Amino acid sequence: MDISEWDKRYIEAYESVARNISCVNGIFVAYNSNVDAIKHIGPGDVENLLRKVDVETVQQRIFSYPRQIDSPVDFLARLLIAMKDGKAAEIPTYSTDIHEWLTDNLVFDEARMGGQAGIISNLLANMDLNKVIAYIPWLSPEQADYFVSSPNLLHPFVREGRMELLPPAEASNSDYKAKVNWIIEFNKGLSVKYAEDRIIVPRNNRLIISSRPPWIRIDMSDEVYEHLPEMGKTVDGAILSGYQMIKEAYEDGKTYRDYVERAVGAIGQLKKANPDICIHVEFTSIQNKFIRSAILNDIVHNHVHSLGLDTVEVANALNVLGYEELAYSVIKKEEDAIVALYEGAVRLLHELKLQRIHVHSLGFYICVVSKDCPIDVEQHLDSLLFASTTAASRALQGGIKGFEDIKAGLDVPISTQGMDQIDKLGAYLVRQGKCNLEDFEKGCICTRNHDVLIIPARVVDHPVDTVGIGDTISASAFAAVLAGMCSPREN
Ligand SMILES: Nc1ncnc2c1ncn2[C@@H]1O[C@H](COP(=O)(O)OP(=O)(O)O)[C@@H](O)[C@H]1O
Ligand SMILES: O=P(O)(O)OC[C@H]1O[C@](O)(CO)[C@@H](O)[C@@H]1O
Ligand SMILES: [Mg+2]
Repeated sequence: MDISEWDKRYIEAYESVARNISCVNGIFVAYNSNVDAIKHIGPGDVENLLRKVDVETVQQRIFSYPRQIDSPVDFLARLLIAMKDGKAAEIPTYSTDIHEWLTDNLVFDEARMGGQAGIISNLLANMDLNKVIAYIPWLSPEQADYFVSSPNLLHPFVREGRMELLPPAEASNSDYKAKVNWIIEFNKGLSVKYAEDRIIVPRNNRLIISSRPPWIRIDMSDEVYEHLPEMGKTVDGAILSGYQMIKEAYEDGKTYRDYVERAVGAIGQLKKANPDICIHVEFTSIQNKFIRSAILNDIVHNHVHSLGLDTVEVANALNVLGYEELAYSVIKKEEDAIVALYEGAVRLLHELKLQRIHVHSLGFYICVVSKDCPIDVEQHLDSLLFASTTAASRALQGGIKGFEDIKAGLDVPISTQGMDQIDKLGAYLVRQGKCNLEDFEKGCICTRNHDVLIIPARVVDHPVDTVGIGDTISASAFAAVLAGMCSPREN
């Protein structure tokens, strides 16, 4: 299809999902939410920060590639790496030092809801979903303020052994403090001079400094855990995220195993009274390869139906699953990168026994689907098109306040670079005899072992910011898939 045909198909998809979304009973969302302190880096900002440290040391630190932020030098090294490649990354910090240094030296522009579970809960509530049950283990009063106040957004609250679902503001616990992450947004074209080098940022993206205070646990209170079957019965799906914060070892002698087992147990609890519940995990950039591997092999594998992630995260997942060569081909900026991305997604689908793996990339989405996924490919394509419209609207306006806001995304141009990338994959699939060109051009390819949905995405030239767009893509697609499952396509 050419761009005008895709435009028509986008409008059909939006209208179909708008008709069906009300049949979704509800979605359970857990674990991570935080406050995002967002700073849009401008000309001279990085140079000013570099003047406060020894640039030589930053240069050395770039080569050692710090996987956590312990000092301003670590921060500047990873910021320069991210800006040079225009790549998204999330780096943990275990002390408040960098937060204080950034507060003194950078000052943020805006504080907003952050964390996959936080962003996704607000998005789904604003999409007028019948019910969103959000569970944040560390819900402080300050954090609760960042949730939309809407009758369809509720949070479990246990009082004298009985569980109630209350607005987040009434379910918060004043013993908890807010967890604040720094989001450094940088725009395409920004130039940064350091030492003898000069960086020109190749695309809009962001670096996340994820604060990991010692009290963080990806876990549930026993009472909420006991009531999961009851909550699972009232929803069609669950979106889980935040596992990246699981540590290998804890001061009290517990290890990652305890929290992985608890995470798997929680999924089992959700399925107990609702075996048909659909479980989605939103992935993210995970610096600790051991934890990344444990999440994929021990939580996602065999327990989860749906996985959402971006291109770099596909490469990172392949890397720890033993596909180093393929991982490298995914991220090197070469002609066949999209082919490697497709082949990598296929391996992840089969290796992790998923029903669907939805990869979002700038300009296109690829969703590899197992043959037993209970939604037809046309409706699945609708969900991806709807997700791109929703993401475009968020990138354009900075957020989605109501379902009608999503429609603005239909006016955002479809990426021509995305179309060009997709054509390369099409040529490969036809050469491999996986499909004919006609099927490929419609975006739905049915092969013997799996189906593939590929769409060109709408891309906003100057997005308000980029943090959370991936969460928006995955969650709106997943909600639309659930809508498709409960309202079979009219022929
Ligand atoms: N300007 C833009 N317009 C539309 N979509 C965008 C734009 N910038 C990024 N995106 C989409 O958002 C995705 C970002 O995903 P990800 O890195 O997972 O973000 P996050 O985890 O912060 O939500 C990209 O892969 C791309 O599909
Ligand atoms: O790993 P953490 O600290 O929960 O942070 C998740 C980060 O990812 C995002 O949810 C974007 O996906 C940010 O809003 C947030 O800062
Ligand atoms: Mg993401």
